[in-house]
Amino acid sequence: MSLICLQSFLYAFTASIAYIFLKIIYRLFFHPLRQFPGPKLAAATHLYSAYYDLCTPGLIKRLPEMHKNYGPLIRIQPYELHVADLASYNQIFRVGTPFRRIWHDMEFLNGSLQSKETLPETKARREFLSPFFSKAAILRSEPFLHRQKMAKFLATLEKLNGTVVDFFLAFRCLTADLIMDYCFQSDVNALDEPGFRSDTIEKFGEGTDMALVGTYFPNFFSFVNKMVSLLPAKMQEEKFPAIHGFRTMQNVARQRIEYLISNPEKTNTKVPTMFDLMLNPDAAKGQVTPPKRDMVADGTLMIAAGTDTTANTLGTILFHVTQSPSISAKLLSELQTAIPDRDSVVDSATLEGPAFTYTRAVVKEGLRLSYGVPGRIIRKTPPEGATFNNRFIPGGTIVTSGIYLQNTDPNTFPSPFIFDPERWLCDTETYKLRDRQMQSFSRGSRGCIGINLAYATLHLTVAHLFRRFDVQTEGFTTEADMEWHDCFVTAPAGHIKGLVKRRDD
Ligand code: HEM
Repeated sequence: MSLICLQSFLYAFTASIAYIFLKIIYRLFFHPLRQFPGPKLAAATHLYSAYYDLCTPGLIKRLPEMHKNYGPLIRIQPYELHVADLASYNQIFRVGTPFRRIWHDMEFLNGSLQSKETLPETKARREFLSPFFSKAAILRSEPFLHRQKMAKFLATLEKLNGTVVDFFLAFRCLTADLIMDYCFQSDVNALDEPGFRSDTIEKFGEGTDMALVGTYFPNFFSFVNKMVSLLPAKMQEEKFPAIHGFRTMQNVARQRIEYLISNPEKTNTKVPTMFDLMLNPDAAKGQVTPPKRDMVADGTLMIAAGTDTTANTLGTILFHVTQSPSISAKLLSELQTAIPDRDSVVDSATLEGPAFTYTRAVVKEGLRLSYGVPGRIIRKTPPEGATFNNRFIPGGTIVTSGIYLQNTDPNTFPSPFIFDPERWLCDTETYKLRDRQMQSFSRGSRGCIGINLAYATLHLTVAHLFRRFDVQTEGFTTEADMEWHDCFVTAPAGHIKGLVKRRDD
């Protein structure tokens, strides 16, 4: 019996090896992408990119060198091509692009805007959401919505005067509460937690660490998620903190929707939440209220897409400004002139005026070097195929590009890794050129829908934080802490911390 068992095992083993061997031969010599340049190992197996993504800071950091060796269009996985140049990036991500998004089952976000693969589906959902995220809408609600969160953030910092603050957590408390407040008019009160130590925020933060692992095992991860949701709540919280953190945030959106569905008379169209708009579709425009699951998913998406990205940008800015005496002196001088009374509150419309030119340049440079979503943004070529750099790519091919490469292009941004706000204080033509190259919010039909909220948050935080406080990060945060790895968003190696001193002048 055991001999038969051993024989069956050997047959199965030999068959598996033969299968893998033949698959590799096919990928290298017969696959439609065989002519494209790139490392042979990457063409033969996913293990190549998986190694760089999961065991190093990310394949994305290796791509500049790979493009240098093999050209602007390279094969980086058996079924994936990567393009480096801006023209190709724009071709993929332009308005009305025929390149489809690829979506894998992801329990929290299924049904959300991000899960929409085709352009018509995306357009229909964005029509609901875009007016809510317009600059005018954000300005209208600023005085009584998210500016109150800013006030709370600054008041907590006042209380922490003379202590070392964990700004990694502080910025996440601010951005999570602020986004939830703006989108749902209720939040997790993270800013009320002493020392910005919100359990929900800390747990939520652990979730991003697994983001790239999930891209290699999408179905497995979604399965794990479903299994975890069957466990008792207490066990979920203790053993799977990231999922618990995510669920807590998701519940804020869910509760709001359920409240509005059962109390339709409470719907507020004057200062609406995103759900007020979705529950009151404009029939003349052909709008239909999305299913409840989709609305909850969209609420969760806003938290997931906006919290870390905005907080990372603030972290990058805080680190570079506080580590450079000349940059911090220039910023402070501008802020002291434009806001003579330290306790004054300035709105984000004013922050777009000429008195805050350097402040905006600091924010812009922070956005450039925090990269938003740095890694490969995945799309599929349309059925008729596409041509990049005079090379035809067959229809249905996975083609990716990334923001990290665009934001650090040395031709447009000399010494690209130096934080230099002055590069944005240039003549109009150069500014436009650099602005077109910078892709922090990506572009086109699938670009960031929260860009106006992000800019308002960044301008308000930078102006008031640096006007009111002197933060010393030297001695508390190192360059190594700020090194990041690719977790779909950038995940810094350590927490940015700094000694906070109240400014009295
Ligand atoms: C500094 C802050 C931010 C950066 C750098 C950023 C960056 C990006 C980027 C690069 C994308 C495109 C991703 C892709 O194509 O897969 C994106 C999409 C998105 N962002 Fe942002 N984002 C920021 C803040 C926000 C905020 C505050 C919100 C909302 C509250 C938000 C909501 C979204 C949504 C919903 C999408 C998906 C759009 C779609 O699929 O059509 N983002 N963001």
